[in-house]
Amino acid sequence: MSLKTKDVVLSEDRPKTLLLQKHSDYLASYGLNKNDYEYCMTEYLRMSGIYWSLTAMELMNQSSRMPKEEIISFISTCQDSESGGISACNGHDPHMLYTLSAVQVLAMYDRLDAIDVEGVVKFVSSLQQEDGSFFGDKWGEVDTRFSFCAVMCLSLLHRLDAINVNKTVDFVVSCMNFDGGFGSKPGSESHAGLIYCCVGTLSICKRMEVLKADELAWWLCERQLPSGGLNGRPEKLPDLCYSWWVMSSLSMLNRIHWVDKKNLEQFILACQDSETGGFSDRPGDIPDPFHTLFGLAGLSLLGDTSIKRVNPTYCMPQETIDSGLLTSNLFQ
Ligand SMILES: CN(C(=O)[C@H](Cc1cnc[nH]1)NC(=O)OCc1ccccc1)[C@@H](Cc1ccccc1)C(=O)N[C@@H](Cc1c[nH]c2ccccc12)C(=O)NO
Ligand SMILES: [Zn+2]
Repeated sequence: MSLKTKDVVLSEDRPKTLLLQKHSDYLASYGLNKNDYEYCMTEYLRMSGIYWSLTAMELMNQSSRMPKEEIISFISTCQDSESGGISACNGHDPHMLYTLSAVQVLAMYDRLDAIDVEGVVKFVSSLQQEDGSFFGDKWGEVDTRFSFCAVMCLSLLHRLDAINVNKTVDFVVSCMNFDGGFGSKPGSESHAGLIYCCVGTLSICKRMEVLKADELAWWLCERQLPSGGLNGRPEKLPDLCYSWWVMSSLSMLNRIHWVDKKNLEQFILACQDSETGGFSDRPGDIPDPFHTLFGLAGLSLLGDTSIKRVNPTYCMPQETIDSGLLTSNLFQ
């Protein structure tokens, strides 16, 4: 039994205010040097990297600094004409994760015309299995992350009719644990990131009633440590991105007030890099676009009005979701 809770200590000279201009500059210059080591090593998730940077810039109302036309043409070159799926980068296999990131980016730009939408619908629905689960790609890995990719992607395209929603929900329910949480497959241990995916899937499928809401919300708010930060599982160190996975889940459960907001805000602000801009996973570490998005999105959920409102389910600007719904109503 661990008597000493693993946690971080926030130093007195930590950043205590939101350095918006610095984060905008950090993301605007990220990836300009195509030979940068980190940039090359993250080619395998390039499409997600574009989603993280654009969404963060949108939340700061700075997306005009992103190379819009370059991004849109990059995405159209990543769609596989045969399967309809979209890959992380040219030459890589199409995959659910990057098909979702691409659809999220094009939805924010209102440029879904840049891809073959029917092809995407065909790719996503072709990956659903008899038990309602989804493969990530043709190699057959099952994970509740891919269920979330499928329903979020099809929901943004107003095409949830293309899959068996009831069986999708049945598989997610089969992954529910005694603590009310979820893992990647039936029997896998509860993990905050997968809980976000499963609660998000149930939210989009309008089946939140299947959740053990109080047990789950209790497990989620138990993630908060004395430093104010949140971890992803018991006994783990706090990590900025878990602020998002835990808080977005609590927000969907209408129990966001169960965490200590002041303390959490302190932790998030402490994860900023006051020299380079950007947010890192913990105070003092190297920032990256992934943690920068989830730091800003977390502050938005906590009510920081200097950041645009974020939708807790889609992790996209609320205004994008509202305009998408308007479009769907127009055509129904
Ligand atoms: C593949 N990823 C991860 O495994 C990160 C790694 C990490 C970051 N900090 C601690 N570990 N972990 C992570 O995303 O865990 C949360 C999680 C896990 C499973 C499902 C959803 C969320 C990260 C990338 C990464 C790798 C290495 C270091 C930093 C970021 C990642 O891509 N996460 C995904 C998680 C995710 C968000 N929305 C989703 C929708 C469907 C499926 C997955 C996601 C993402 O943000 N996609 O846009
Ligand atoms: Zn993290």
